[in-house]
Amino acid sequence: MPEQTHGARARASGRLRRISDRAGERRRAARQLAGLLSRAGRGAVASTILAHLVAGSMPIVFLVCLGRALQLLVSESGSIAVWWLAAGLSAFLLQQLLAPVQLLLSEMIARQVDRYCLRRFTGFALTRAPLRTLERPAVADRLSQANEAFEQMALTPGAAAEGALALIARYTQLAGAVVVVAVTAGPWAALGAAFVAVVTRRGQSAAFNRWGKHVRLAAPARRRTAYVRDLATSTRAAKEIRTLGLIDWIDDRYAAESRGHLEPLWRSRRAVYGRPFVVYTLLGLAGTAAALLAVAGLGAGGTASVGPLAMAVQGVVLCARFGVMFSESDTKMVYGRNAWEALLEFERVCLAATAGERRRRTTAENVPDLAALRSRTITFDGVSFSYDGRRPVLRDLGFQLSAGTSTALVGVNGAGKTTLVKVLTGLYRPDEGRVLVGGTDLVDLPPEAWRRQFAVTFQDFVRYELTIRENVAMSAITHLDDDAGILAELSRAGLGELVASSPSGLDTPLTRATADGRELSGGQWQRLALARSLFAVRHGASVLVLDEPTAQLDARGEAEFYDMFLELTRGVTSMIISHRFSSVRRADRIVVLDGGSVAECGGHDDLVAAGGEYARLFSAQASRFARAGGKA
Ligand SMILES: Nc1ncnc2c1ncn2[C@@H]1O[C@H](COP(=O)(O)OP(=O)(O)OP(=O)(O)O)[C@@H](O)[C@H]1O
Repeated sequence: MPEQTHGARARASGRLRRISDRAGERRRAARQLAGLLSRAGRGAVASTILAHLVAGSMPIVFLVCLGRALQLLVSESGSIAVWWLAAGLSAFLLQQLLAPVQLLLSEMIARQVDRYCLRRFTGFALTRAPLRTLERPAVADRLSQANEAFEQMALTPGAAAEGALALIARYTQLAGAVVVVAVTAGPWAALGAAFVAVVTRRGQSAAFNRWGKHVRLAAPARRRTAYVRDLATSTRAAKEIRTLGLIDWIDDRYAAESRGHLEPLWRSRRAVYGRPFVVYTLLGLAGTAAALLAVAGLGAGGTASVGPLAMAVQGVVLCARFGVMFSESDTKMVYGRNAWEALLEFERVCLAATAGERRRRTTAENVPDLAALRSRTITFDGVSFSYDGRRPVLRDLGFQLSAGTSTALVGVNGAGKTTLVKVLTGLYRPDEGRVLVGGTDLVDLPPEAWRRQFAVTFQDFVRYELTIRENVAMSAITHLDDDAGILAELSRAGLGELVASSPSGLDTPLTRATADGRELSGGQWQRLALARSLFAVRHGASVLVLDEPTAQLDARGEAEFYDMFLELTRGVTSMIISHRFSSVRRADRIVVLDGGSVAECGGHDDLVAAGGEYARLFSAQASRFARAGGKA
């Protein structure tokens, strides 16, 4: 017996906790929506509230006027009844006329709120979220979910905010209907009608809110499904998928991924909607029946005449119809808030990930003179780094990049060359050790200003579907109109003919998606990326980094590039990464990276004479080329 009492108490306290959690959740949602609405401007919000209030009252005015007209018709005052009818119809007309105004105002609210959210989102992703954080699966999910919302521009936080305001029209209508029932059929009937409306409405919206949470939790599975769908439908992978004979495999994979994503959702939908739907429908039916019976009782008792009775019945029906989904609010509020939550969660995870990092100590007064740093040596001082906190990619790395000299970085696949560049450019911070510029730790330099010192072409450079002009000048975007500079660097990179042969010259978009666009070959894209880096140097970058700059060039292109190497790197600190040993020999210094550490370092002749790893790899590659040349 005491055990049973204990069990009942535990169940009751569990239920209370759930109720209080839900109440807390509702308060949080209301605060969030109010916060979002504050971004839309007072004028816009006030006009929208007014429009919804008026639109929400019109069905009640219509109902009252019609009831009065009916009453007057029965009592044979036909001429006055016509005026009431006309007033009712005017209310109906006004409601219709207000609909586009409500839509327009709502759209304006959504646009203002979304503009704020989008700016906050992109601003955060671009400037506050370190690359390392962006690559974490948990962050990537939040990022993709927030991205998803802004991509469709449909169920965004802005839509949630305007959807919340649209509820005003519904609640105005409900309040009016309850008053009408109270006046015409008495307080008990009104109470019954209000009970029906509130209970069924709560049932609907609570179930839908819970459903929204399930949708949010399914984000990782949705991301995987979207990725496979993108592979199957975009032109990006079309070539490979067809040549690899992967059509059936991708098809099956997509089916499996979407099943894995949708089936749990379907199950949760049954759980979320099943029982509540039955319970609330029964409650609604019972309440409506009781209210209608009360009204019918008045009619039968002869205490009410036709007009008020008609109004009472319509009032009760209006209340009963409150238990449906509000298309103008519910979906927008639930999914739009999901997008807002994803954005907030994304910011939270990013901030948590960077919380422990050493903060830059620079203040407005002690910002170092970056122009002076151009002539300083860059030193890697015992730098270690790992992506996952377990497997080090760079280990106790120590070497120097002397100002104005060229350094070649060589090493086998996965030795850590690209990672080193990311650490050098400040995209990642070392776990241990320091990168010093002159005597200043990179951590103490303003990251944006430091990055502006760099002209980097990554191995996996991006092919921007923008104009030729933008593709080149984006490395020094304030010089977008420097046509002479763009043309000069295109020519140095071996693309002298490109502009003349393009339909809109420098303004030709590099995409097949537009009529005046054109596509480039792999080698031409690589030359374009090189031109971009050279343009940055032209406009002040002092460190040139080229990661496998000739990987996609033909033999002549590669030879031309290395003939130009000395000229390209003159006056700047440069670092070139390449697997082609014959080419890197022109660099002032060669650093051989092995397992994330410096294995050897020196000039080509010294390293060959030393007979170490470099000499072995160089002679292996040289003899292979010699054999190939002999055969030819
Ligand atoms: N973003 C990343 N997240 C996790 N691990 C990574 C990431 N990028 C690289 N790695 C890992 O770090 C190691 C070094 O990669 P890195 O790209 O620096 O090598 P690399 O010397 O440039 O190789 P390659 O010659 O093939 O370009 C590899 O084992 C790779 O798997």
